[in-house]
Amino acid sequence: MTDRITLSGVTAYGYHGVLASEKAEGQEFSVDLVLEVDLTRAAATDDLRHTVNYAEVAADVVAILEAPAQDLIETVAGQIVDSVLTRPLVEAVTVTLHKPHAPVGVPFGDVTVELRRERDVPVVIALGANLGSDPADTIDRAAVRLAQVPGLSQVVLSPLFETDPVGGPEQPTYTNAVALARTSLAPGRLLSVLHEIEADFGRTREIRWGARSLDLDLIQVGQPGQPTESQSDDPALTLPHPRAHERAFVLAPWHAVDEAAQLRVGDLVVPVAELLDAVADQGVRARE
Ligand SMILES: Nc1ncnc2c1ncn2[C@@H]1O[C@H](COP(=O)(O)OP(=O)(O)OP(=O)(O)O)[C@@H](O)[C@H]1O
Ligand SMILES: Nc1nc2c(c(=O)[nH]1)N=C(CO)CN2
Repeated sequence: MTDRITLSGVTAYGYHGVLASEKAEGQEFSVDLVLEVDLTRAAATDDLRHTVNYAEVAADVVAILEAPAQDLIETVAGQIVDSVLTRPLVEAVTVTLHKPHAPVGVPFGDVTVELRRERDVPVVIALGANLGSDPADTIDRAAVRLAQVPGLSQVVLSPLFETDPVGGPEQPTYTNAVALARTSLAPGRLLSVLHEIEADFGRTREIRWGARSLDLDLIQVGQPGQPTESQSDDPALTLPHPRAHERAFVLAPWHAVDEAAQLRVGDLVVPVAELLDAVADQGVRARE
């Protein structure tokens, strides 16, 4: 990602250091941050919700600098990295932590540590197809495409299921699957990539819930209930997917590839196994 937000010289008084005198007396620390964020939508909409609020980031940094003492500035820089990467729009961050008054014992200008880390969160993608000569082959090829996307790694495809159509007009049986992966991409950028792959497989959007050559939905980003979790009520990208919890065609393949999977439903984090029991009447069959 080439777009960046740079925030320099965020300063606070802290007590980090190996020496007892540092922990007793404290000293000044300062932090420079480079956030790698896609700024396209914010620049087009002038809407703060589509970017990262640098004032909030600065406040988080000061809270970490002022928190109980650590021995190493590496540890403190790592805490800042982890805090910044909980923001779903941040795809990577570079943190430089300065300790200009460190007890070095000789004249010196500054001592810094610099850490760069990419976002790395689990993601669940649902695949569906019910048009074309071989929907199962479409799903397999789409999974291969997913594995080639820069910023998506460790792609694992579930077993394939044949499923009765849910909603929409009369239409052929679907083939459905779920892909598990890890990603450094912000959720909006990942959805754009999914739309590009759908288009490459001949997908057009005409009838809601109508037949399609390939459908790729983003079901969940991050681990529900953990700091990595992304939640959004934006109609352009709602997370977790607002209908996943009631769809056997998503839950059955997901459970088949990850028996311990969990999904947020409102305020609760629920085992997918439990949600699947509740939709046992929907027609889903594992393919031979
Ligand atoms: N989590 C999400 N995953 C995929 N699309 C989403 C999500 N949240 C919102 N959307 C939006 O929904 C719109 C319609 O998507 P799509 O055509 O895949 O819907 P559908 O498959 O017909 O129905 P459904 O959304 O019920 O699966 C997209 O333009 C997309 O911006
Ligand atoms: N069985 C099945 N039914 C559906 C599916 C699907 O993938 N499988 N997708 C829909 C809209 O995304 C609507 N209905």
